[in-house]
Amino acid sequence: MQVTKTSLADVLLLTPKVYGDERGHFFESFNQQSFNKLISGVNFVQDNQSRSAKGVLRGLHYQIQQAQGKLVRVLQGEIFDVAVDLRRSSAQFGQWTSATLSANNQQQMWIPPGFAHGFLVLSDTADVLYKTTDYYAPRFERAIRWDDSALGIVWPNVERVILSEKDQQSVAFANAEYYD
Ligand SMILES: Cc1cn([C@H]2C[C@H](O)[C@@H](COP(=O)(O)OP(=O)(O)O[C@H]3O[C@@H](C)C(=O)[C@@H](O)[C@H]3O)O2)c(=O)[nH]c1=O
Repeated sequence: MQVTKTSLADVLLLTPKVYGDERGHFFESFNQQSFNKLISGVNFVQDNQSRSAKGVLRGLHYQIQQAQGKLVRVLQGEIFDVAVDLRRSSAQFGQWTSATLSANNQQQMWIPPGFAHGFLVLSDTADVLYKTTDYYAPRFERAIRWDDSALGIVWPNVERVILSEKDQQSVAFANAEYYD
């Protein structure tokens, strides 16, 4: 597994070693031992999978309690994946980073607890799978506006951005709840 740093110190891009042969390919999409050598003390408890059409933007989501670390990958298609540091104590508070994750590049983004997460679908459809370090807790769910100019996230151009009703009600970064 190759580990690449991103512009946020605690967000990592992981590229598994892919073994190709005449049958197709094989790779370990997750290995707890290798992962814990990289990031100790992390235990994943839930796997989430979503399918979305081109232009769907899910985010920017986080849980203010039961904060979830997320290991994100794409089974089919391509997404622009984004993490925003919401830890007030962090030197990078309010900063964002991104990576294009796809079924072709097999890259995974590790986003620790304390960050908001969102993605935009660039392919006709995308199946996204992510492991989380804590359970879903709807009462602690929060969402920040994806296009808040205070964050200044540079999203790729798509014809039309499609948001859930919930994400249409999301709040500005300035009015959001943060982590300590
Ligand atoms: C997130 C989640 C949703 N649900 C349900 C609630 C709802 O009826 C339906 C769809 O939920 P949402 O609209 O919140 O799904 P979605 O907008 O895909 O939410 C997800 O977005 C990405 C970016 C994340 O990082 C995730 O943590 C999560 O917030 O699924 C669960 O049962 N368990 C879960 O863990």
